[in-house]
Amino acid sequence: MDDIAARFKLDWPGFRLDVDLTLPGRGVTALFGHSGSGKTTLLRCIAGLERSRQGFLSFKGEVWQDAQTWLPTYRRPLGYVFQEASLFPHLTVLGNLRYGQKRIAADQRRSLDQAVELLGIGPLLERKPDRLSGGERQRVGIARALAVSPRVLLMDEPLAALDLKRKQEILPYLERLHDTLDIPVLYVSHSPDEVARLADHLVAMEGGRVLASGPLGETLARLDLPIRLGEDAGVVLDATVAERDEQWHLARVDFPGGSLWSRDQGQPIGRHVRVRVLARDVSLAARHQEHTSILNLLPGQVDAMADDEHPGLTLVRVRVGDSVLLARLTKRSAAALCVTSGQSLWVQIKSVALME
Ligand SMILES: Nc1ncnc2c1ncn2[C@@H]1O[C@H](COP(=O)(O)OP(=O)(O)OP(=O)(O)O)[C@@H](O)[C@H]1O
Repeated sequence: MDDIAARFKLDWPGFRLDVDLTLPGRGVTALFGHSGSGKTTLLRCIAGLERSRQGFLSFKGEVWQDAQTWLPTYRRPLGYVFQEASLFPHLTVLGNLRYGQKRIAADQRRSLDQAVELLGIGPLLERKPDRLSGGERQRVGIARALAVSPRVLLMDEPLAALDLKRKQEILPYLERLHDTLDIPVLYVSHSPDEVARLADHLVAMEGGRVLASGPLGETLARLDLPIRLGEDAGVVLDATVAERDEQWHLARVDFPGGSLWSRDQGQPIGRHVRVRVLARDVSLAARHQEHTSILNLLPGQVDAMADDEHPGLTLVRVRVGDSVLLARLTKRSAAALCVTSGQSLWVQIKSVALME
């Protein structure tokens, strides 16, 4: 009842959308896939900007579309963030934020203040859009979408138009949204890094169809997804900062399965973090290695294996306690180790990335 149920079919020359999805009514759901896979089209169907025949959409028990019902976009309580915020050039930031509000009711006033605070745009309110950087403009675009007290936030590649530096600037604000908002966010992206940082639930799309939909950790660890992430294949673990080694500038994080050392990035002890472990940074060994520069050695058990994209490579899924990791090995190394399902071995992790 708290979910979002969406069934859409569209037939366009050269493209067909055919999805049947149930999405969680909270947290961030990433709609992920290559260019042209249909992510934006799905988002537009949810927003009521495309109308699919025999479509069905219910939001937390309320029907927005079925055979009898069609709520036009303006009657759907949603905020929409586009790749580039198109702000009115003649209005100040505050004017732009207020423009979308039908009336400044008390709860909308509160939403506007909260959105300004969340996106850190207080100092920009009196500026005109031509005096904003691309990142600031996008933060205003997000605040504008939140200012109407939406019950769901739809974001279509909000970082796509920004360069790397601006992306890095804006990501902490998106992480804040993730931690603070109690409305669901549907977030279109083709960036594995953004997905790893922000998503709780992952929908992988290809050719207008859903290849997989599930909790982020589980879905990333699947070996059977035809859509492969190449160099970005890997998993995300939920962990807690447990110890700091001041001398060597390292931090220890604990996850369900063991501990990992990483470069200290200043997060306080006790802070909940995500840890991204890329398959290319994980290797396997039959015996415990004493003389190695690798800090992280954990006992694991092979769970499953699958061919990687390159014919010389294989992906191995390894259980480490209650967690799973992916390791990318050459087939030659896998053969030399006689890697088989159920085998116990040592997992060596060269580097991990801590994300808030
Ligand atoms: N109005 C339309 N009429 C016909 N075809 C369309 C229309 N809009 C989009 N398409 C086609 O539908 C397909 C899916 O487009 P969509 O924008 O949903 O993909 P996407 O996964 O969001 O891609 P990107 O990451 O590049 O934005 C593409 O082949 C596109 O050319």
